[in-house]
Amino acid sequence: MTDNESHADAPVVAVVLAAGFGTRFDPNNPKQLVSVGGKAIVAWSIEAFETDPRVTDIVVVVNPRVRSAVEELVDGAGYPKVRLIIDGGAERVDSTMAALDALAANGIPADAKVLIHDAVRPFVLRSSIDGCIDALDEYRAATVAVASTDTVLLTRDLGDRKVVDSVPDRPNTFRAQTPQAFRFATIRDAYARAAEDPDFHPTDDTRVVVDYLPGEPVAIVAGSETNLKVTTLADLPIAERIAQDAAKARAKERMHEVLAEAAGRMRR
Ligand SMILES: Nc1ccn([C@@H]2O[C@H](COP(=O)(O)OP(=O)(O)OP(=O)(O)O)[C@@H](O)[C@H]2O)c(=O)n1
Ligand SMILES: C[C@](O)(CO)[C@H](O)COP(=O)(O)O
Repeated sequence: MTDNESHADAPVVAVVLAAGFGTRFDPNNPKQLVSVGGKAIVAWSIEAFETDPRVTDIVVVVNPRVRSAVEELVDGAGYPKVRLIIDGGAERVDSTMAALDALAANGIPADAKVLIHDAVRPFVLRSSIDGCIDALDEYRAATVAVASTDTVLLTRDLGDRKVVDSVPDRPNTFRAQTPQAFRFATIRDAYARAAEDPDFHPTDDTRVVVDYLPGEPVAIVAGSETNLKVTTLADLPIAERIAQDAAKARAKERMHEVLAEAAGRMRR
């Protein structure tokens, strides 16, 4: 079977990374547990995958500070797709590697579709998740991203100052979001090669593929400005507004459904 042929029965595994320490937020108040729109941020992210019928399994990566709260949340809400809650590591890449090791130990097939998501991006769109799943039928790597509306400057150090090194063409500049999605064998291979470089500290998973599997295309999947990463306290009111707008949109959708049902009954 070629890589481009769809592996129709390949599992679709979401890895929800919730093992961070929120040093830019409030180290004494783990942001993945903070409530927005009446629900813990990590719960929004787990539910985004739990409610997508195309996702088959979920692994949640935690740190000791949030483990019991996350376990309680998962047990209370009953997320049947959550198969494992595992400990992460010091850096985001360590948490990804811990998840990949756990998936390998549980016999995940090489062609499984693995979607790695920041737990602190609570409002990921279904279209972005499904866009990643679809992209992996044609590519072995894909990442959600949004086109930059600002000109992007790539810099270098000159003494104690940053100076502009290059200015990429605007149409080719995007801001990475998550999920970042990979066939399991691909991301596993990239991380195995990266592990040989102790000075490699990427801030996402896509860079591991770009740097260590050069020539492996990473497809861009449409993200959204509402796919906010809650990073600092200043992000909270924005997240709250997004949650409220989402609730209004759901209420409006439900009203239209009720009206359509009523109209259908009247026609009978
Ligand atoms: N060792 C880590 C670091 C980060 N993350 C997760 O990766 C996502 C993005 O990371 P970030 O927003 O940077 O979270 P923190 O690392 O907690 O924030 P900070 O860098 O301010 O400490 C978050 O869902 C976070 O929980 C993780 O699972 N393991
Ligand atoms: C993965 C990511 O969300 C893509 O923009 C980002 O790199 C995470 O960065 P963080 O410093 O771990 O929040």
